[in-house]
Amino acid sequence: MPDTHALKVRDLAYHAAGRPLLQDICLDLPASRVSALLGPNGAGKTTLLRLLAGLAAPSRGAARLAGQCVSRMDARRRARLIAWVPQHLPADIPLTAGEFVALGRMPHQGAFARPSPADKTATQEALAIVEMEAHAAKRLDALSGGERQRVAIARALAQQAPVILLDEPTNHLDLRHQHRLQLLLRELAAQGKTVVQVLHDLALAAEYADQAALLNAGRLEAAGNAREVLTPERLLAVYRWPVRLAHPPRQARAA
Ligand SMILES: Nc1ncnc2c1ncn2[C@@H]1O[C@H](COP(=O)(O)OP(=O)(O)OP(=O)(O)O)[C@@H](O)[C@H]1O
Repeated sequence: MPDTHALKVRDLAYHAAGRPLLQDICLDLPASRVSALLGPNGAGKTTLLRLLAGLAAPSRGAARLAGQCVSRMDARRRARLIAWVPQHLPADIPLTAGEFVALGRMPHQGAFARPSPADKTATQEALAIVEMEAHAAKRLDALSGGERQRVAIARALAQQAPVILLDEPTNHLDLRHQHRLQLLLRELAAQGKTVVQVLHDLALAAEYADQAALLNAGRLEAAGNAREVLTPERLLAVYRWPVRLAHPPRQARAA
């Protein structure tokens, strides 16, 4: 399968407030795969995801999509290519869930155009996928944390971008919605999308991710096939806590 929507990170470094937050990152995040960015608090996962989304520019090196630096892409082109699900969706955005999800269609619309039937269908379908269609008329501040999280995911789905980046998307979700989301992400990858998520739940990563990248103190400790990356020895060294994953990584189960 052609890998035109793979993200390629080369020799990337990022500094803020006079200190390096990321150094020497080289990483391939292929299309048609679910990749998990893992590591302890403060390792640099969100910072790396923001650089992949083009929300910040690297101090050195580059994150490229289809050969182009994401930080230098025109914002509209970037929004057509990359959908972003933040860690927390603020409750004080004065929109209903339906209006917020419809924002995902903006990169596909003309400046003053009204939403097309295709835009409306994409919005409805995205709400239905996350089981939020019954809440479409509710304001965001009238939703629970998990419901708001599902609305943020729906906006990214409505965007229909080939790359989807998610920062701890299972954070506020109950068990069923965590697993439903992971199955959805696998389905999106099977359709050819590049799916990259920051996760703290190593069992979920082992169960659903194809690829894993393990960050520690701003450096990439290991990356590649999830089964090979998530070894007890490496996890003990990075998390400084013994971890033995109950679920074998999916490549092991598939074998
Ligand atoms: N704008 C900033 N200025 C200075 N330091 C920052 C900035 N943003 C993040 N940091 C620091 O960079 C480090 C990495 O932060 P980041 O949010 O990427 O970590 P993370 O791996 O996502 O952590 P967590 O699991 O706790 O969410 C942290 O030590 C954080 O305090």
